[in-house]
Amino acid sequence: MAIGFIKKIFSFGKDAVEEKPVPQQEVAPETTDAAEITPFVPDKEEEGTAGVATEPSANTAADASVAVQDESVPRPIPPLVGEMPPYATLADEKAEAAIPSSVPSGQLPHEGGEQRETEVTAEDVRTDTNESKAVPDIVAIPPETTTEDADTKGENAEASESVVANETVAVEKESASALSPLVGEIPARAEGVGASAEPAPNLPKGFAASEKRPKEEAAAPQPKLSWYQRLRRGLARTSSQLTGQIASLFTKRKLDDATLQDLEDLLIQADLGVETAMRITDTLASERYGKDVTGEDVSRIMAGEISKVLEPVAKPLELDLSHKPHVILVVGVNGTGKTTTIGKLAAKLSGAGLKVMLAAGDTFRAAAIEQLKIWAERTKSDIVSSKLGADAAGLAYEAYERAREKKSDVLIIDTAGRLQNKAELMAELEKIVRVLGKLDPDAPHTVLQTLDATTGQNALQQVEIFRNVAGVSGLIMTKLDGTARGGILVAISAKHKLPVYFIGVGEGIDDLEPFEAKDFAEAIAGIAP
Ligand SMILES: Nc1nc2c(ncn2[C@@H]2O[C@H](COP(=O)(O)OP(=O)(O)OP(=O)(O)O)[C@@H](O)[C@H]2O)c(=O)[nH]1
Repeated sequence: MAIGFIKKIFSFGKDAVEEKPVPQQEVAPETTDAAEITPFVPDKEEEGTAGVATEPSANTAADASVAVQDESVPRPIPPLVGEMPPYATLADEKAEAAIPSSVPSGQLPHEGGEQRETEVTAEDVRTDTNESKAVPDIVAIPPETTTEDADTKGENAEASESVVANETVAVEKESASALSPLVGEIPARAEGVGASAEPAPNLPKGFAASEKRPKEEAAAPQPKLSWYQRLRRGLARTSSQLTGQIASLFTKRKLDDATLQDLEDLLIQADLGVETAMRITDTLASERYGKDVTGEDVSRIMAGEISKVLEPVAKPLELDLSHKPHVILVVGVNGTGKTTTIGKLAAKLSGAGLKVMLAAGDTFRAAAIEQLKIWAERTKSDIVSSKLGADAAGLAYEAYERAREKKSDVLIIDTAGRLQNKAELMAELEKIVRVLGKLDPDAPHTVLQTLDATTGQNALQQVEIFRNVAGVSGLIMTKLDGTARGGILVAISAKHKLPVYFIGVGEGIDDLEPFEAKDFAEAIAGIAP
């Protein structure tokens, strides 16, 4: 099933996939002085690891502590990526799964009374939920909260970590039940913790179970939108602005030269580009000149013409897995969504069973390195990172070597954001590409440029320059949600004709989907599904 899924989102390389001989390293670039590899460590909880920080020092991958991926053991294939919940939910589920099914109520900190050494449990810190279950005589709360949980819990992080550091806690039944202040209403456990479906416990004399068990309310899940629905919602601003203007243009008017000119102007203002605007007006004129025209007529023709422009560029991202690793370099202007997109891609690949390594090549920003480490943790990917300010080309080189040693399927290299007109920074990007080519003349095998849809026309120039400097081979457009400028993707496709692999319509882990020309064209044109 996993292979079928991968084939759906990625095309596995060219027809004849040959193992290329790896050229000997001729010139080693300046290496980063402290590159470190952080392998994904499965089942960390079982090993008693207290968090993400499996950060072996700058050892080589040959180091036993680093070589955590036993090649002889096939990686488990997780569920289909398309069904993955947003990462916040993933983390929540993990945290919940780590909570033993019978946690004593104990005395909560806000309940008043004397503070006891063992009172604050992970459950207390996270959910502040009172428990009303029958309390076993002695309950051990293993320190299973990880720092990943802490990371995703924001402000609760410190408190959670302090719980992790605690010794196993024992709570005596008498103290716990005697201190419980619950009167009248016995709340069910939070959904997902596992006890809400259980019958009400036998309550001591003087207590009554409330009829108002909030289970139903908590259990009512938000309906999950399909990708198509999310695409439409994301492009709603682009399409409603465009179709609204078109509808008012064609109210009770026959199609003449003046309306055609107005329509052309309107389409150009909507960032679709002159070429596509003219294609649309030409087709409309040939069909309806001198006749009544409705907004629906224009939308239908617009969707058809946009589709024709986009179809040739809507291509899957080809991975040649014979490379081991297939190297993907991700480039783009600051804040266009490189790191986030890398996380989303890693989730898809790793979710489909591929072994992924990330390289934190944005050595300018400490936050970018940390951000990528979090994504690596969430997506069960290995990561190679270095000190702030380290040479990015050196890091890329080293990451490539590590990925080879570890037999990673895919290496995704993040880079610092840079404006296309900063010559010095663009030269650094050129150097990264050159250095990777020393290990394999074909590397990087894919150069992905992320484009922020909200930047409009400037994206055209960004592609032009990054393409010349870094050899961009394909695009991902991000932030199509909430912008009225989604039309720019059409202009870019018409001009540059570069493959568009995916589009991003949100910050969540599953807000990235393969680019489908017809769906996109219809969503922009406001055609009802
Ligand atoms: N709404 C929305 N936000 C996105 C999308 N993709 C990324 N973002 C957000 O855009 C912001 C910048 O994303 P990053 O991934 O840090 O961008 P970057 O290109 O790595 O940034 P630099 O390292 O500064 O160059 C973050 O807040 C992301 O959550 C998207 O598809 N939709």
